[in-house]
Amino acid sequence: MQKWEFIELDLKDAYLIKPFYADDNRGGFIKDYSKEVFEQNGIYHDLKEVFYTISHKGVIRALHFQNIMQQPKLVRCVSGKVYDVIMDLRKDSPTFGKWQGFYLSGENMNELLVPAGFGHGYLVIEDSIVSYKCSEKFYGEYDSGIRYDDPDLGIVWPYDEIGGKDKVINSIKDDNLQSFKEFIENYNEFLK
Ligand SMILES: Cc1cn([C@H]2C[C@H](O)[C@@H](COP(=O)(O)OP(=O)(O)O[C@H]3O[C@@H](C)C(=O)[C@@H](O)[C@H]3O)O2)c(=O)[nH]c1=O
Repeated sequence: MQKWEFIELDLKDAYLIKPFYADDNRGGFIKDYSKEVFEQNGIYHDLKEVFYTISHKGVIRALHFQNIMQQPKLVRCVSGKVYDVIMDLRKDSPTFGKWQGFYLSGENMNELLVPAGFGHGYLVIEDSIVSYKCSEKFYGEYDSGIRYDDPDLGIVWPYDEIGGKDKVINSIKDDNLQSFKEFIENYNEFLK
């Protein structure tokens, strides 16, 4: 059995959460969200939307956020394995511009609480299903991001685990995302 565990991360307001897990002769039981347990641990995360993404090995979905009405999200890899990156993009935060990466997998069951104002994305190491439990809804018109491989972000993606950077599978939308420099220049439009 695994009990709930809430680990505060170096990036302010972000958490790595180990969900409740029990197994028996039939298999396993995972509870990865409980309003009550979260609140007992000082996390207020009401749900507005839950969605899932299904990805092949090598897919990268990054680095995403909403310009306004940002979505706090609880992210878990339900099956497979991803390398998940969060970056604090809140100008007034002591950890602004810093990133952290975590392996999330069906096996380790870890989930990340990604606060509002963070960029989020992941590289798929094994064919994966990732779940999102969001406390704000998706607004397509505010959908935005920064190019995952912008050297100014300094994110070290484990390309070797997918056979090299040339194996990355990316969307056209993500190919055309702004740079970190452009994001900073447009900062006044962000975090309204
Ligand atoms: C994210 C999202 C997408 N969509 C639509 C838009 C589009 O037609 C289709 C696929 O959307 P995208 O290409 O934006 O999906 P994707 O690139 O997987 O976007 C996601 O990436 C990760 C890293 C996140 O953190 C998420 O918040 C979200 O930004 O689904 C919704 O209807 N609701 C949603 O909540």
